[in-house]
Amino acid sequence: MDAKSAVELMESSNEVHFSGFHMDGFEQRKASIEQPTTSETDMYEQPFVIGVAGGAASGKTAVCDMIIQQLHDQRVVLVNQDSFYNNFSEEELTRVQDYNFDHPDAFDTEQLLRVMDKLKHGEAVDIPKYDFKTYKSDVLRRVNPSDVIILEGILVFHDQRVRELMNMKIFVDTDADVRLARRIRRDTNEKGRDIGAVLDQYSKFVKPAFDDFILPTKKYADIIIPRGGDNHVAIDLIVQHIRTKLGQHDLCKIYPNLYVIQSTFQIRGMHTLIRDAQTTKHDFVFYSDRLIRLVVEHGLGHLPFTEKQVLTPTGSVYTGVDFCKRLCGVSVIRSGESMENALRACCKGIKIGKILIHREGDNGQQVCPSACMP
Ligand SMILES: Nc1ncnc2c1ncn2[C@@H]1O[C@H](COP(=O)(O)OP(=O)(O)O)[C@@H](O)[C@H]1O
Ligand SMILES: O=c1ccn([C@@H]2O[C@H](COP(=O)(O)O)[C@@H](O)[C@H]2O)c(=O)[nH]1
Repeated sequence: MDAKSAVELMESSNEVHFSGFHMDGFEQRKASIEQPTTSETDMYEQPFVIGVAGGAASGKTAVCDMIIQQLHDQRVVLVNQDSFYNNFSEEELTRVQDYNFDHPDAFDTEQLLRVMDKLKHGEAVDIPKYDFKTYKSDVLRRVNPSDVIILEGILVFHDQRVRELMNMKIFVDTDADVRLARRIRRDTNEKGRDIGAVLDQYSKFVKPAFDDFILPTKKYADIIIPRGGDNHVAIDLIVQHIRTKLGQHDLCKIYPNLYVIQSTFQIRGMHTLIRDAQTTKHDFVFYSDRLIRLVVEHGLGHLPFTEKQVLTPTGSVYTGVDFCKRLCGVSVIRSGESMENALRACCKGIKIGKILIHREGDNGQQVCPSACMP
């Protein structure tokens, strides 16, 4: 890959990025780097899709909430399988107590697939909100495309096509007695059900469906979380893994000494401003300088250092590090000169050399006709 295609790839990819490398057992994804000829309309960022399955009241929602809380600086959206319960006719509603809500056929999986497909392709979508009291999904909520999509529900691993959408599959594994106790409390307090009906439904439908349909999908999980939301260690590890996946840039796979700065909404906001045709020259320079300063500071962070101890004004010893000495910057003429000021501002007294690189001939060979080093 030559410098031009590397730059084009950088340009076409956004700050938050998804890698084709996955932990064992994760779905392999085709990284955009394998498709350099893809047209601009096809070049969308693929969101990272996490499936969270497990028995009813196992703590799936609690686990999702904790993941979302920890990923507060990313765009994350939660899609519940409940939203895709089949609709009832008025006649069917009169016999709702005989309905098996825990059977795979209770869900409109085709609609779920359509919704997920839209979100994966960067389209906003209206998703029904299921009401456990009326058994209806009349209200819609607008869900915008996001960097991370969490699909949660008792049977989200049941259909192979749904499983194949997922980059990470989590099964929340909580003891049956704990699930039943939580279900009784939740369904009587929040869903307005009476305890007799909850127990009848449990023995007639919920337990058999767990054994027949939900438990067998545990084998598809990449990660099994015992004790649900109480398992902070598992949730921290999951969030760490998601962050690594989101931050990994395709170019890092080709250039092992390339570091890509983890994106934040601040960085994204600045990238948005400098790309906006309406942005004034003054603002463009201001935000470019801020971004350049970040790049320079991060770059300096990768230089070698030596350990150093200093005495603080209160007389205690502080063990820190000493900056690398005798630094020299090299500015590529017509390319890196805009970064010189930031480098001077960060490295007191740094000497900066100049180099001119240009491409010669049809094979794109790069030559260096002029260099002036300090
Ligand atoms: N770790 C926990 N300790 C105590 N109660 C919990 C815990 N996790 C969830 N719950 C409660 O159990 C019920 C079911 O939890 P929820 O996360 O909604 O499970 P699910 O989404 O799997 O049905 C809720 O009322 C919730 O408040
Ligand atoms: O109208 C309904 C719809 C579903 N249920 C029960 O809900 C759980 C699944 O929801 P979780 O949030 O995963 O617990 C399932 O066991 C259904 O039986 C219901 O009771 N009424």
